[in-house]
Amino acid sequence: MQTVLRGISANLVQGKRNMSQSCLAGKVAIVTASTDGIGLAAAVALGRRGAHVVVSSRRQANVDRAVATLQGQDIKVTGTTCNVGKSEDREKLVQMTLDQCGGIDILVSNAAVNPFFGNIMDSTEAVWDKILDVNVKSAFLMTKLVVPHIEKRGGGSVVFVSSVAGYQPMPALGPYSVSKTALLGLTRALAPELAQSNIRVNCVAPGVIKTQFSSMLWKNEDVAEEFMKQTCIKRVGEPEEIGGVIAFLCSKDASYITGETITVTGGMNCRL
Ligand SMILES: NC(=O)c1ccc[n+]([C@@H]2O[C@H](COP(=O)([O-])OP(=O)(O)OC[C@H]3O[C@@H](n4cnc5c(N)ncnc54)[C@H](O)[C@@H]3O)[C@@H](O)[C@H]2O)c1
Repeated sequence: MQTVLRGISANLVQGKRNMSQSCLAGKVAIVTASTDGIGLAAAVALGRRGAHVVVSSRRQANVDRAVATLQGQDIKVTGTTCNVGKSEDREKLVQMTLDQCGGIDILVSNAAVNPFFGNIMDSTEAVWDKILDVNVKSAFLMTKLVVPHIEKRGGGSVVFVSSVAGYQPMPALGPYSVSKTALLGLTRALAPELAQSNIRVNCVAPGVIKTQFSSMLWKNEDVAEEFMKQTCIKRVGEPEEIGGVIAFLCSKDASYITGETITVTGGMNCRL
């Protein structure tokens, strides 16, 4: 009797596992800047849950490497180059996704730049143009491009990648921090309008995560120690710890969540 019960419970656990693994089966997800770091981790997390992921970044060699990595994990993947700051590249990415995958259900807008470190009063118009173009405007313009196609599928999900710096500007990262605050606002501005089309709009705000982008924050021991003082969990985060949250926000488990930003910071104090 005990063996039978153990068998039934094992089947239930396995069934549940299969269900959660394939909760995005049949969905198509575009993730921008997804050949490294958090974007790649999000692509893996979405792909492992069954989505066909479309990866992109500015360099073909990086796209090829990411496609091979995902294929090696049995994830359905298509790749192309895309500089999100260029309208022709954004359009090419969307058209290629439609041609090769037949539709779009999910957009993860992850691309960002930070060309400036220093006192905010020393930042130039060119710095602001670049940061706002890539980090904010392109996030909105990608959303605007994909929404009609997500609507055709009956609804879906958009996730922006902001930052803890969007809550509390980081020293020497003024313009970048302001761009990340703008994404918190963009999330809230879009959510009510797109809810009518059954599209949920959410955001994640990572703390310090071990990627190339943030290497100056965690490679220098003194700087890293300073950050660790602000976290409950005394370590730097891993890209996978953001990828999983993004996949959750795109899944049915988050079907009643929209207009929200989830902070994933190891317990930093995030208040606006
Ligand atoms: N790593 C962290 O600690 C951290 C913390 C908070 C927020 N973030 C955010 O996470 C996101 C991903 O960063 P990451 O840490 O994984 O670093 P990353 O360097 O791996 O990712 C940033 C990517 O954006 C790409 N990119 C820049 N400009 C682009 C453009 N015009 N078009 C297309 N791609 C472009 C870069 O090539 C790079 O691949 C960014 O939005 C970043 O602001 C990161």
